[in-house]
Amino acid sequence: MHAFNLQPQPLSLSERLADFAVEALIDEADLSPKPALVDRRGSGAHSDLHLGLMHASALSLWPMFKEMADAAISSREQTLWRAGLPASGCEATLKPLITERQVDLDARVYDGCAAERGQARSPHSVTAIDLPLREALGRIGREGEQAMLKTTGGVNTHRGAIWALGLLVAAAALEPAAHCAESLALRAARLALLEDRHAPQGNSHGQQVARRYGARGAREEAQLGFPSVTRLGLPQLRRSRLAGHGEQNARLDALLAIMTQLADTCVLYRAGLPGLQAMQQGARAVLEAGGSASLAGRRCLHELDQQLLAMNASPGGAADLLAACLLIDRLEQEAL
Ligand SMILES: CC(C)(COP(=O)(O)OP(=O)(O)OC[C@H]1O[C@@H](n2cnc3c(N)ncnc32)[C@H](O)[C@@H]1O)[C@@H](O)C(=O)NCCC(=O)NCCS
Ligand SMILES: Nc1ncnc2c1ncn2[C@@H]1O[C@H](COP(=O)(O)OP(=O)(O)OP(=O)(O)O)[C@@H](O)[C@H]1O
Repeated sequence: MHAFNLQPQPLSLSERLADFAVEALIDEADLSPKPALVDRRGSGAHSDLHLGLMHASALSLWPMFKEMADAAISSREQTLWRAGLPASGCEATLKPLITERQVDLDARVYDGCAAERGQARSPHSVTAIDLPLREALGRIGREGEQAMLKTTGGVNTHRGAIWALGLLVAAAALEPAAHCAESLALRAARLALLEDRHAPQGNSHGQQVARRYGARGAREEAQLGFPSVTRLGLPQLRRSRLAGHGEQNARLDALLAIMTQLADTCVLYRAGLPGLQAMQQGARAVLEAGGSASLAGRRCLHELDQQLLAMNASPGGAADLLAACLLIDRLEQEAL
């Protein structure tokens, strides 16, 4: 026996999920040129952010993502144990879920992903999505926010991303074999639909925007199963890849596709409805001109960048959802 074991230890599921989440955040930050966002060129519309800070913040969140995945894994194991099932199986039948909205989400999961399993599934399978898990994720997310703020000296670099990617990491850990985009996003939605009783009642920018414009932002996007990602970002990412546009252009196109329809509360808070309209119309113009890979599309992208900078309208919510898109894309490709 040697004193040192030089064999690399295989990473656990939760470690791999934390790696994927941090990589998605770093890839999003590095992607350039993004309109009015922090990227390799500079700080966009943000006076208090820069690329190094985004990287440091992303890395500081690794333990948080791992802890969220661990919480989901142990919730699943406990549920299986209570149901008298071996931890390797997840096809057992449990009680129906609580709300009609959740049952509706369930139906969409099983319609969308039946092919993934090659067999029909009971709509009430074990997924261990319950209030204790939701509240554990809320606590871990709030602690992660504190770690982020400590790293950045109090600047909000990744608040929205903690929420979106945290839910997705937990959703992936709950059923590692079911990693098609729809099923992942809808498991995350079921978590987001549960009300965390310990969430502090704040007066965030998102809440102010909700009162003023009725846009429910990050919370609603998650509760609906990340439609901006599954219906806009991911399909565009695939279309642009298939068209041979190159990976960076495909990612920019995915961001733009998300921007065409998102009610981004960062933009609404900073630049109101004119800012949101400029973001959505400008993003549409780039895609209609041929996307980021074309010369005409690049010109429109430059115009959009200038216009959003002039309005101080940074699409931070769309950036978070691009990171979510990259994470889901990665999870779909990996055997967990
Ligand atoms: C739900 C969250 C995002 C708070 O949302 P709220 O709109 O009140 O806050 P705030 O304006 O500070 O931040 C929202 C962030 O979401 C992003 N965002 C903005 N618009 C959108 C949108 N339409 N869709 C998705 N994300 C968006 C932006 O990055 C923005 O900065 C979240 O921070 C939260 O509640 N955290 C509590 C801890 C918790 O439960 N964590 C669970 C971890 S899984
Ligand atoms: N590349 C990026 N550049 C800028 N913001 C990003 C980027 N990627 C993600 N974001 C998201 O944007 C949000 C930061 O946006 P913003 O600074 O407008 O939020 P805020 O703290 O609510 O507002 P303000 O800075 O106006 O006080 C973060 O929650 C973060 O998740």
